[in-house]
Amino acid sequence: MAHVCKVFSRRLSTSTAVRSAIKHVTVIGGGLMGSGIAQVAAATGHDVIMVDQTDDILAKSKAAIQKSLGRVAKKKYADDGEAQASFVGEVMSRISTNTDAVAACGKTDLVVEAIVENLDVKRRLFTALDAAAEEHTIFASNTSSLPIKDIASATKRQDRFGGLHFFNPVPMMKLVEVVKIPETSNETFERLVNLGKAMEKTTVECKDTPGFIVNRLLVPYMMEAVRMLERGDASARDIDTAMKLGAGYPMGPFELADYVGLDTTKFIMDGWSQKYPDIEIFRKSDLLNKLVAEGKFGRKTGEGFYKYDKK
Ligand SMILES: C[C@H](O)CC(=O)SCCNC(=O)CCNC(=O)[C@H](O)C(C)(C)COP(=O)(O)OP(=O)(O)OC[C@H]1O[C@@H](n2cnc3c(N)ncnc32)[C@H](O)[C@@H]1OP(=O)(O)O
Ligand SMILES: NC(=O)c1ccc[n+]([C@@H]2O[C@H](COP(=O)([O-])OP(=O)(O)OC[C@H]3O[C@@H](n4cnc5c(N)ncnc54)[C@H](O)[C@@H]3O)[C@@H](O)[C@H]2O)c1
Repeated sequence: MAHVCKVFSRRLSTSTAVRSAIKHVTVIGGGLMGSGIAQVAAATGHDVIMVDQTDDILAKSKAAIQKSLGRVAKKKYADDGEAQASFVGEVMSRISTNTDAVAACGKTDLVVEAIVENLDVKRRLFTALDAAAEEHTIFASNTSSLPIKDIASATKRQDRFGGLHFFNPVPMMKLVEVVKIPETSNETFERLVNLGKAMEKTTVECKDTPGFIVNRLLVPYMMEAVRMLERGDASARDIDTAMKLGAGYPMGPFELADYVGLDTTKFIMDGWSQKYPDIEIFRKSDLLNKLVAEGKFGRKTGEGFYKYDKK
C-alpha cells in the first residue's frame, strides 16, 4: 500500500510540478559551459547554485561570469555605468556556489550537469544526486556526445531525465538542443523546452543519437580539418581562413577546437571511436591526442593549435 501511495504521490507531485515553471537550477561544473549556463539562467531570473570541486575553481568561475556579464552589460546599457553595474550585481546575486553537489541538489527544480566529458564520472555523480534530490527534480546533462540513456541509467528517475545541450559561449549562442530518451516523460520534456525558452534560447528536439544534431555534423567537420592538417594538405591558419571567408563561419575549425577545448574534443572522439569502431568519421586523431597529452587544451591552457596570451 505504501508503495502505491509513494507512486501516486510522486505522480501527483510531478504533475503539479509540471504546472510550475523551473525556478531554481543547480549547475554541476563551473567550467567553460557550466559557468555560462549558470550565468544565463541567473540573467533570465532563475535562482542558481553552481557547484565545482574546489572554492578556488568556483572563484575563477564567478570571475569569468562577472567578466562576461560586463560585456553583455556594455551592449545593454551603452555608456550608463551605473545601469551596467546594477545589472551585473543583480545577476551575480542570484548565483550561489557550493563544493558539495549533494547538498546543492536537496531543494532544486533542475540539476544540469556540465562536468568532464567522461561517462563513468557523470554516472557516479548522478547516482549520488538521485538519492538526495526531491522527487520532482529533473536531471539533465550538457554532454556533447555521450548517450543520455547511458548517463540516465545510473539513476532511478529516467522519466525525469533529459539532455540540455547548450553551445559555447552560452551567453552568445542562441540554441539549446533538448534531448529525450524513451523514458523521458512528456511533462519532463515540456519543462526542459520551457526552461530553454525562459533562458531566451531557441530549442530543437533531439533523439539520443551520437552528437544529437549539431555535434554529429560539426565535430566530424572539425576532425576532418585536423586530418587535412595531418596529411599536410594545408596549414591550420589557411584552413581557418578558407572556412571563414569561403563558408562564412565566424571561426575556422582550429580556432573553434581551441575554443571548445582540445581535451573535450578528444573525449568526444574517444567515446565515439570506442562505441562505433567501424565509422570512419569517428576515428581518433594522433595529432589531437598528442596535443592533449602535452597539456595543450587550447584557449583554456594558453596553447592548442595556436598560442594565446594569458589573460
Ligand atoms: C562541442 C560542444 O558540445 C558544442 C559547441 O559548443 S560547438 C561550438 C559552438 N560555438 C561556435 O561555433 C562559436 C563560433 N564563434 C562565434 O560565434 C564568435 O566567434 C564568438 C561569438 C565566439 C565571438 O564573436 P567574435 O565577433 O568572433 O569576437 P568577439 O569580438 O570576441 O565577440 C564579439 C562580441 O560578442 C560578445 N561576446 C563574445 N563572447 C562573449 C562572452 N563569452 N560573453 C559575453 N559576450 C560575448 C561581446 O559583446 C563581443 O563584443 P565585445 O568584445 O565588444 O564585448
Ligand atoms: N566546451 C564546449 O564547447 C562544450 C559545449 C557544449 C557542451 N560541452 C560539454 O559540457 C561538459 C563540460 O565541458 P566544459 O568545456 O565546460 O569543460 P571544463 O573542463 O571547462 O569544465 C568542467 C568542470 O567540471 C568540473 N568537474 C569535473 N568533475 C566534477 C565533479 N565530479 N563534480 C563537480 N565538478 C566537476 C571541473 O572542475 C571543471 O571546472 C562536457 O560534458 C562537454 O562535453 C562542452
